Parts: sequence; structure tokens; C-alpha cells
Amino acid sequence: MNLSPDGAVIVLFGATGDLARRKLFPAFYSLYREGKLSDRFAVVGVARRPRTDEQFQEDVLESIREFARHQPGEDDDWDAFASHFRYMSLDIHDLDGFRRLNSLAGQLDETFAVGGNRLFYLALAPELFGDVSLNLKGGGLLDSAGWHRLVIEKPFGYDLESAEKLNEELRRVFPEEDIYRIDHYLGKEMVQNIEVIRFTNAFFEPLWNNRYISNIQITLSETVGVEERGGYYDTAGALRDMGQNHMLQMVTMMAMEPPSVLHPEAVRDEKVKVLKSMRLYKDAEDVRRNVVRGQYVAGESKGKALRGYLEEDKVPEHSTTETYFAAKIFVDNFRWAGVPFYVRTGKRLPAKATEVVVEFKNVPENVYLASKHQLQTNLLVFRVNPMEGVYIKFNAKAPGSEERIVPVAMDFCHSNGVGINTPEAYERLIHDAVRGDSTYFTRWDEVAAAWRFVDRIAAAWRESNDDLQTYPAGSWGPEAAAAMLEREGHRWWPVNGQRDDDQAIRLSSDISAST
Ligand SMILES: NC(=O)C1=CN([C@@H]2O[C@H](COP(=O)(O)OP(=O)(O)OC[C@H]3O[C@@H](n4cnc5c(N)ncnc54)[C@H](OP(=O)(O)O)[C@@H]3O)[C@@H](O)[C@H]2O)C=CC1
Ligand SMILES: O=C1O[C@H](COP(=O)(O)O)[C@@H](O)[C@H](O)[C@H]1O
Repeated sequence: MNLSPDGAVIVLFGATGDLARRKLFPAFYSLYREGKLSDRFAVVGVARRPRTDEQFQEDVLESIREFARHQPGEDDDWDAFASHFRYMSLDIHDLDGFRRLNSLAGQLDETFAVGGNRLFYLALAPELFGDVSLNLKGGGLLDSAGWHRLVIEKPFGYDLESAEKLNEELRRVFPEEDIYRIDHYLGKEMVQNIEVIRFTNAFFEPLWNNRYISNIQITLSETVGVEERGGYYDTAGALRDMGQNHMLQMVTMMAMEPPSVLHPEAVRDEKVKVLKSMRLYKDAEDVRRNVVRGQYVAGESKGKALRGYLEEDKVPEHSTTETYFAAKIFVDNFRWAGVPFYVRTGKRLPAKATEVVVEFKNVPENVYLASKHQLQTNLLVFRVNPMEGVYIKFNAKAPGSEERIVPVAMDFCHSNGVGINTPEAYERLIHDAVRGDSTYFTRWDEVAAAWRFVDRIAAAWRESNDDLQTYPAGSWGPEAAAAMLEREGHRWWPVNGQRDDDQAIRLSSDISAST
């Protein structure tokens, strides 16, 4: 594995699209500003619509002004950065166009001395991935002297069968080790930190099992609706858009065994074991018991009226696509037997939050405590987004009181979501792909195992829509999701500082003010 900050020609397919504009151009700029992209790089933007190099550079500048962490300043050599960007109008079905692209890449190889390294980033609809890879080969783009890597966006297929087909198409051209499947959640600071916190602290690992942990809750909640992506979203739904990929990846980060060495393959081997240990739902009845799905209807948030999913642009009138799902998942291995992993994700919920709550089992009752106190369980919370940090709740004596035991909190705040300047997930992942570090990209067997799990749910949902619930936009989703936990004596912990029923945060700053 070569981890040097190599030079490379980066060919960005889908350069006029939403992802390029909101995430990728800003990421290139931050990497450049922070010296993480060698000066020996060029970006060739590719899409069908006509653009001159100058217009393209202007598009890049606008995107950076709107979305980047760093802003181009007066003393910043914008022109030097922009000179690395070229544009080529090309339909990906046009093989001759790929030959022209190859000759442009060859010129840029020389201009920027990149040694023939090429990174192909497919910010395109997945139906186009197979044709692009064949034409890259046919057009001679893989004949240069250096390495050739393919970065592809999700969704990787629609189910296991289509994912296998897509994978075969890609593997005809690229070996597995050169395919970098992006799951941008794996590039998030605090998702990567889960591993570090788990495996470098003596006081977590011994407790990290079914003896001490009661349940784990993972919430990926969004306030936004489907925005202008209604067409795509309606074919995916929450299960495929967030569940098959981001959600299950978060489960693996929480549940995996420590890898024997810190090497990409060793880490991914451990994640695959988790995915393969997840209990598959037996039948439709089992899915109904353990999975709740919902679709938002008109509601309101902070006094603003919000329309329902069926009123969104490009959503079919009678769509039954879920915009929310929650599930109870079991990882049937020695460490996790009997510990439910509760997961939930949805659009148009009251808060944007990505959070993992580890709820510990209560201490055994003893004579001193049992009669007098209702002890709260200990919590460890990984806050991934928008706040980044770790929150721990435990019990202590209220100062000055002989009698009272109260929950107190310790809050490690990596960033509070305001003026946030930690590297965006895409920066990390592009940086890793250029360095050849695939640790935080998903390997084929992970993708396949995740589809195997998700396909059981999708199959049950195809049988009947009777279990599809509705929830008002701006609410926390269907009641049935709360009921699913209540049946086990558990409840969802509120997220993102919205802990109205939990006084621990206030106690941490003003312990005497609590009652
Ligand atoms: N946007 C987002 O937030 C996220 C997107 N993704 C994934 O990233 C990928 C891109 O998404 P997004 O940017 O939103 O999509 P857009 O629809 O905004 O962009 C698609 C891009 O593909 C180009 N394109 C389409 N057809 C062709 C063709 N035949 N030949 C050459 N270029 C073509 C379009 O340019 P033109 O019309 O000029 O040809 C455009 O640049 C998808 O796989 C999506 O699922 C993943 C996570 C988040
Ligand atoms: O992949 C996707 O993720 C976003 C949410 O990402 P986040 O980093 O803002 O949490 C989601 O809105 C989108 O539907 C989905 O495709």
C-alpha cells in the first residue's frame, strides 16, 4: 500500500451535479489549502453539458464560496488553484470521447508531473458505473504508468442481485483493491473516533459486551425532506438511502472486535463478521415485529407548515415509499448475544442529529440504594453530527444533600456545530483515496452482507403495505417505533441536547440547581 501523497489526475464524472458542487469542490479546496493535496494534481470535470475551462473554474469558485470551510481570500492564490481544473464535455456512452479524455489526461500527466496516476470519481447515477468503467478501459485511460483507482458513490445497487451484477461489471475492469466504495459516514470525524475511543481506553473495552450493556441506540435523524431528490428517493426510501449503508456501517463500528492490526483489510474483516452475525429476520411477521416504517404527512416545525411526502416534487401520487424506519437488530455472537441494537432514521424529524447511545445495565440493587433511590442508567453517547463529542452520564451524590443521588454528565465537545471547522467527510475520503488507504471505504463483502440483511425487510414490505405508518412532518416518527422499545422495557433517548426529560446536562453545569 502506498500512503504517500501522490500526484494524480482526478477525473470527476458528474462535475456539473449536486454532489460535486456541494461536497467535492469544497473538499478539493480544503485539502489544497491545508497542504494535503500535492501540487502535482489536476481535476478534469466531465459531464454532458458544454462548459469552457474558464466557466468550469467559475463554477468551482462559486461552489467554494457557498459551501467550503475555507474561503478564498485576497492573499490566497486562487488562480494557482483554479489552473489545476479543466473541463470536458462528454457523454459516457461515447467511446471516442474517452479517447480524447485520455489524451487530455496524458497532457495533464506531463504538465503536473503526476506519474501517470489516475483517480476516477464517479459522481453519477449508478446505472452509468458499468459503462464508464468499460469505456475507461476501451479509451486507454488505464494504460498510463501509475496507479488507477475508481471511487464510486452510493447507492451500490438496489438489492443484492443488482449489486452483484454491478460489481461484476466493475470487476471486469478494476481489481477489488482499486475500487473505493464511498460511504461518507465513514469519513465523519466522530464515526472514526468510535474505534479510537473503544480501542484505546481501558475503561470502555472491558464493559463492551452483553454483561454490562443493556442496549445500543443509533439515530440518524434529518429535519430536511427529500428536497429536489424526490425522483431518486422514491425508488430508494429510507431503508436503502440510509439503512443499507450508513446505518449498518455505524452498527459495525460499534460492534466489531478489535482488529489484529491497524490495516484496512483487518479492519474490514472485523466489520464483515459483524454484518454476517446480524440475525436475519425469518419472515414477514418477524419483520413486522422488529421493524417499523413510516411516511411523513403534512405537519409543522417551529411554526412553519411543512408539506407531506406525497406533495413533494417528483414523488408519485400514491407512493408507499418509507421516509422513516426503525428496527431492532441482534448481532448473534458471543459479545452481543441478547443486546438489542435499536436503529432509526427519517426525514422531516424535529432535529438533525447523528448519535449513538450506549445504555448500560443498572448496577445490582443493594441495601443502601434499593429502598431510597431510583437510579438512572449510565449512558455513553457518541455525538457525530451536528455537535461532535462524547457525553457520559453517571450517578453521583447531589452536593450538600445527605439523601439524593442524581445523574450528572461529563461532556467532551469536539465541536458544537457552530462555526464548525473539522474536516468534512469527503475531504478525508478523497485524501485517503489519493493516498491509497481504503480503511474507510466499503469492501464488496460488506456491501453484499448488508444487502442480504436489508433484502429480507424489503421482501416483507413488498408483500403488503398494511404496516406503513404515517407521522406528521416535524415529529419524531410513528408511535409504533416507541412501542417497539417499550415492549422490551426500553425507550429512545432524546437526541442532540433535546433531553427535556433528562436533567443531567443541566446538572453538569449547575448541579445545585436541580430538584
Ligand atoms: N447529492 C448528494 O447529496 C449525494 C449524492 N450521492 C450520489 O452521488 C451520485 C451523483 O449524485 P448527484 O450529484 O446528486 O446527481 P446529479 O443528478 O445532480 O448529477 C448527475 C451528474 O451526472 C452527469 N451525467 C448524467 N448523465 C450523464 C451522461 N450520460 N454522461 C455524462 N455525464 C452525465 C450530469 O451532468 P450533465 O447533465 O451535464 O450530463 C451531472 O453532472 C449519485 O450516485 C448519488 O446517489 C450520494 C450521496 C449524497
Ligand atoms: O447519503 C445520504 O446522506 C444524507 C445525510 O448525510 P449527512 O452527512 O447530512 O448526515 C441524506 O440527506 C441523503 O438522503 C442520503 O442520500
